[in-house]
Amino acid sequence: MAAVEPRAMHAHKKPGSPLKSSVHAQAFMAGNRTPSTSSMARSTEQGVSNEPIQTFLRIRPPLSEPDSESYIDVLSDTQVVMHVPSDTQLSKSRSRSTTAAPIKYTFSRVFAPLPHGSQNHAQAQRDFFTATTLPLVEDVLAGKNSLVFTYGVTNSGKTYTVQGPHRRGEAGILPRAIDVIFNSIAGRECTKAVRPVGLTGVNAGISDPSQSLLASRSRSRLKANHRNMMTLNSTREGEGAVDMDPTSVEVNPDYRYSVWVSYVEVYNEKLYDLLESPTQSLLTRPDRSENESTMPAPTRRPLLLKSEAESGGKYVGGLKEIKVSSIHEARELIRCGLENRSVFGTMANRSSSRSHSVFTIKILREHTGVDVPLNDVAGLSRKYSVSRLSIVDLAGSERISNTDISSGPRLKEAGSINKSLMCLGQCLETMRKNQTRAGTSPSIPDGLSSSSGLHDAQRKRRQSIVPFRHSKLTELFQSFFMGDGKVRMIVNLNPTGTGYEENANVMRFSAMAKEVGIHVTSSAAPASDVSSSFVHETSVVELPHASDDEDDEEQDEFVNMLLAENQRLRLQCERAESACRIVEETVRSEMGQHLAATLQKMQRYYEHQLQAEMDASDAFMDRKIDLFTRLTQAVHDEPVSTNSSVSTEDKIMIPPNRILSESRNHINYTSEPSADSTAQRTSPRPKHAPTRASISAEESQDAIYLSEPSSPSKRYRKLCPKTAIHTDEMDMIAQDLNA
Ligand SMILES: Nc1ncnc2c1ncn2[C@@H]1O[C@H](COP(=O)(O)OP(=O)(O)OP(=O)(O)O)[C@@H](O)[C@H]1O
Repeated sequence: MAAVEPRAMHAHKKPGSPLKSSVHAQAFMAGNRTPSTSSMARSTEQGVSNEPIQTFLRIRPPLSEPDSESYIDVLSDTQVVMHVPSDTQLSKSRSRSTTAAPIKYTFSRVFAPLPHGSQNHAQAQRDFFTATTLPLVEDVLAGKNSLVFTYGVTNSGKTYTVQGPHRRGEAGILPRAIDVIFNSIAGRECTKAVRPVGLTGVNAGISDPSQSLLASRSRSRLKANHRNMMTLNSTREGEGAVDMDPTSVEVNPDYRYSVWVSYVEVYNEKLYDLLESPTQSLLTRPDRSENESTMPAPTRRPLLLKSEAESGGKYVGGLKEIKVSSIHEARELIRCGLENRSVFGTMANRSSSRSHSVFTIKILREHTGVDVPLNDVAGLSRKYSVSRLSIVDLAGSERISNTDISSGPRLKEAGSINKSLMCLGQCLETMRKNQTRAGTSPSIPDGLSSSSGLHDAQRKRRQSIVPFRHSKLTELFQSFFMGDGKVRMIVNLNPTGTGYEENANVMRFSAMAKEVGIHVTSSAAPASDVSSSFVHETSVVELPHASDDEDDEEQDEFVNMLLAENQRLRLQCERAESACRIVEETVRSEMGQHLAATLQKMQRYYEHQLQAEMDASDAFMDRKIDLFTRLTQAVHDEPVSTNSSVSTEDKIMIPPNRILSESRNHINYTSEPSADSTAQRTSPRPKHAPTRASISAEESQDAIYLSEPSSPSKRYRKLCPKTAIHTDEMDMIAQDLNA
């Protein structure tokens, strides 16, 4: 093939350049730089799908006899229920009513753990790959993009799922994906000097010298390292023989295919090429057998993210993409990358991944039916297309307390891991909220989504900014979340060896991710299907940024600082909240006790009051009765003789206290028998009963005054108001008496 001047078709073109490939033209038509409103408006157009993020749950079997019960029960192929174990801190510190109830989670598919002691791991790995990743392999061969990432606490089986343990037949989804791709394109390899550039572009002509140099160096190094790799595998997992997955899928016979791989690591918020000069990297690293020695070499050059102006997506500038022509080559590259990956033995996992790794397989397709000279840049875009499948092994979302890393670089690593995972969660959460507000959430039934009655302008106003730029990981994922392809999440769980709360967080995260829809548009591509088949279609508003071409490290520092501050404040807030909860509980219980005591006191007080009132009322009645008794006496007895102690005003003073004390004694034998009423008297007057003569005028100030009556009625009327007897009553009584 004659070499022509290497020209990137679009990777370095500015918007508006006449050299845009068709996919970019479509992207511009879709207005995908700020696509939130247009995308929603066009969501009914042909080929647009609102794909929810599919989530798969894989439960790790216990490696030895479990010393605790699993707190996850598998209900069906798609549902699990999570119980709070009785010894969990959570159930002690929080209200049982809200947290102790079992929680049901639904996934696209649940993979139950193998029973303890089962040897069926190879079959389990194969089944897992077939259900989760094989469809994505078919997609990438058909020109579509996909992202699959593992998420879970450390030691939950993420690396096992992605890589597999190098035991025969137990390869993970990544090596299997490579196997299936090569099995499927066998005999249809593209040998043209065309290579992928950026996210979706192609560069015609011979590969640039660094690429070919790299490839040859890599190959020779691969051979040299092969022996070491096998030794490493043997020490780690026993027999390291390479075995292949025999699966192959049907591919379009109109195309020829070439396979390009890249391997990038996100470590401490910096991007490193895992395929770059691995030998040098290994040499510059001190003996890597023990703890600190496994730190990445300080000489490693961090890479920068670049924006592809046409598609709006981001790619790692300067990342090596190596063309591989066999399964063996690809697997060797994976192993080299793994060697370089920063691994450090934490307390929780002996070989814990301390970074996120992204392995990307790019498929460059050449349409054999379209004949275009290599110097026809616009024509090339009809002949060639690029699609990619990214498989991501995330670092564990462990707690710092579980990992014996209270200071130094390990703490920084953990901080970076947590930051990027937290940011991933924030992005998903914001996207979910935006979609819920816009009525385009996959959880909203189709019929309802349009009935929200919101105008585009209103919807746009209510959209929040998705913080993709807050971490390198989310920046890398951004194009997928913006509609570049399908997104699959594998949730790994170790329910016997890991704390309940960590796994509960993972489950909550997955439940939220499941509700995020990716607005993927399958382009109505021309027959040549030269595009990557997806244009960006999303309800995401991008953060404005000054430079599209390269990272603003200074700004990143500032953002990092803000994020660190944010994280610190969140922790403080969490601590304050839990302290508040404890104080609240204490105050509540103290208040309860105090209230109970007060209620008892009040009860006693009111009982006492009631008794006193009853006594007073009795006394009052007694007084009345006594008064009437005396009055009756006064009326019917002989006229009261003048006594020196009685005033000249002819008043009789009856002290109420005396009446009170004596009233009871009088109630039955009211007065001395008189001549007129002898018949009515039934008992003699007691000795101590007062007589009018015996009542002294000085006995009390509160005395009751009775005038010397001229007639009974008048005498009653002179009754002092203090007696509280109504004069009408007195009249009636008087009449009775007269009668
Ligand atoms: N499904 C499984 N079946 C059998 N063994 C498993 C399974 N998943 C994980 N393991 C074993 O559990 C251990 C921990 O797994 P792995 O290293 O993959 O965890 P991880 O989540 O990647 O941890 P980290 O985040 O710290 O890297 C390994 O010994 C692995 O072989």
